[in-house]
Amino acid sequence: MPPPLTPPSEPVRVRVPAKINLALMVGRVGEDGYHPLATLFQAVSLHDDVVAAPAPAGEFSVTMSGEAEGVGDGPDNLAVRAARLLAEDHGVADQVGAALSVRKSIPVAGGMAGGSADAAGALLACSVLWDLDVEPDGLGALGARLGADVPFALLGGTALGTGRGDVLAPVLTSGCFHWVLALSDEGLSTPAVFRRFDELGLGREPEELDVADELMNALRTGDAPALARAVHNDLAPAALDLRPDLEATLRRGEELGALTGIVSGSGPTVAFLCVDESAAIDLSTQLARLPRVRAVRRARGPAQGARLIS
Ligand SMILES: C[C@](O)(CO)[C@H](O)COP(=O)(O)OP(=O)(O)OC[C@H]1O[C@@H](n2ccc(N)nc2=O)[C@H](O)[C@@H]1O
Ligand SMILES: Nc1ncnc2c1ncn2[C@@H]1O[C@H](COP(=O)(O)OP(=O)(O)OP(=O)(O)O)[C@@H](O)[C@H]1O
Repeated sequence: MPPPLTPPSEPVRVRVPAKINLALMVGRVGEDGYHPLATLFQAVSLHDDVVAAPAPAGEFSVTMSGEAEGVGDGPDNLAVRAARLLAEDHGVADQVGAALSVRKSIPVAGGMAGGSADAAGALLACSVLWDLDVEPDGLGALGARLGADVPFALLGGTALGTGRGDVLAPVLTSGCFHWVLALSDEGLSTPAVFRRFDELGLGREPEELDVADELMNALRTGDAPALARAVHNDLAPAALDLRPDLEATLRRGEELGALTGIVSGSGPTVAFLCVDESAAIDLSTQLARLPRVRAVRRARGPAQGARLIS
């Protein structure tokens, strides 16, 4: 029986980044329904904020605000599931509670790991609120049980992900990359994109699950044009098959001066890499006028992983 916890005091605030996959190499689906991956994640400066405030023991709730359309506030919400899982894993589910608030800027079902960000934020915020003793990789291991992208939302920066995308190794980068994100007027379901990927028969052999040296070198030297030549997303054909209109967004962004455009993860957000900040400002103004583009955001990468804010 763990000792009784000190009663929680002030709300704890955490900021968590969205991600882009600079490379996403996908194998054939396994018996567990997941696809083996090799991916290069980069966290970018588009964030959700998660606040955990004290609540009576056994009560776990969430209030959503910001760009949270379509996300429920019941027990299936990923932030609530994360808080409950953390409490159960530490054997304190009947001693602690949390009133969570999530302010969303990361698009819902946008391929930028928004739900995973909220789960990561809730794990970190509640671990501090409840003053838990957490092993160095304890939150990441718990997070992987909630979603393949959760460990990276905790780590941030730039990292190679293997396994389901949850086994991480940080990658050296220099400088800062300037991204313009075209947010879509409608989300895409991640499982649906993986299913279409299977139907198209696109899975790689295990030995082909590798990230190109050119990409690693471009990151190490901070060379945006070289990075633009090396980015790759195996899920793009499946996402474009489900959303053919994204092709026009990609083409137009490149015509308007982006170094390259990629579908972000499972889509439908399209991420454009620009040579510098001024090119990113120009592009973002022009892209806002495209059909089916709900909003345009500028972001820099790499950004920090989940962190406490005052
Ligand atoms: C597309 C990516 O964002 C790329 O980073 C991720 O692979 C998806 O990560 P995620 O949304 O956190 O994924 P999860 O919530 O764990 O899984 C959602 C669904 O995506 C599919 N999925 C996910 C990860 C993976 N390696 N193989 C899969 O096939 C499965 O159908 C799964 O049921
Ligand atoms: N706190 C949350 N924020 C966003 N979505 C949530 C949350 N909790 C549950 N969900 C559900 O999770 C699903 C996926 O949403 P999410 O925004 O994570 O997609 P995504 O960014 O495309 O995911 P990924 O990039 O990790 O594949 C949605 O159907 C959404 O309703």
